[in-house]
Amino acid sequence: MGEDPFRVAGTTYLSRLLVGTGKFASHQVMRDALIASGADIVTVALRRVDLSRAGEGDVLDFVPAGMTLLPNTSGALDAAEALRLARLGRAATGTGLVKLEVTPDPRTLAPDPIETLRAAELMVADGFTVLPYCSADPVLARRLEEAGCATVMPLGSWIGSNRGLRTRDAIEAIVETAGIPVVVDAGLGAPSDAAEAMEIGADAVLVNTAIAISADPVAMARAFALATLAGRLARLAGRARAGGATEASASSPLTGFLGSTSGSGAPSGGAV
Ligand SMILES: CC(=O)[C@@H](O)[C@H](O)COP(=O)(O)O
Repeated sequence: MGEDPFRVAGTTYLSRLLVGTGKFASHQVMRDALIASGADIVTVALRRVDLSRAGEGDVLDFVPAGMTLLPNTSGALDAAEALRLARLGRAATGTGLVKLEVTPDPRTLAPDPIETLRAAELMVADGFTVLPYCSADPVLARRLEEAGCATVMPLGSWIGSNRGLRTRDAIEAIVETAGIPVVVDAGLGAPSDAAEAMEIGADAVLVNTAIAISADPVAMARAFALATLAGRLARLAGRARAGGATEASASSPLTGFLGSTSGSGAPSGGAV
């Protein structure tokens, strides 16, 4: 990849694939998948963490050394609860990074935009580096950036739905104006979804369910890593935008094969 660092709040990461830690069959499978993903940033729900760190075998014990822990406030119903969880997490883990999630609607787990913005303002004021999970809304993304967030993390589709990049147009609009990294989070169901998000200009993607519930999470983690990289390379290479053409356009000239324009000597069928 050469020089293509992913920077969040002044820290540089190599991988543009962030990985979640829920839904794995076991902590050991999770650990193996995290390693296979090559991820630098791993998110863990604070609700799952033994904040007293009293017991053995806590999920944090299976996060490979060297990976950056991104505690998340999954399950928080409002800004106050998210802030309370974040403070407990900071005290227990020592990190000021937080993935802000406020999802009061149990059916969709859609992020509450008002409480998310409120929580972001409170957390930034409290010294956190805030990475908010948010609706794919360019106006909200701008407000979160103005509030001092380190990234925005708009959803691709509902958490755990594996429905892919349903918010593509909105993500493109966010990418066009964002001055902070855009991390597409949630719903990416296949490596091709991650590649698509990166091709349209996302700085990174976050994937959990599609890796964790696949038949082979280790292989799927590797597939997502490669797809994320491929999408990034395509973006940097200047992927041509899909046009409105409804007819084919030959990739090679259809006349003049081997210097002939008469048709004799041209390969039958013509190369395109
Ligand atoms: C793990 C996490 O932080 C969530 O935002 C979410 O779980 C990711 O979405 P998927 O599980 O749909 O990949």
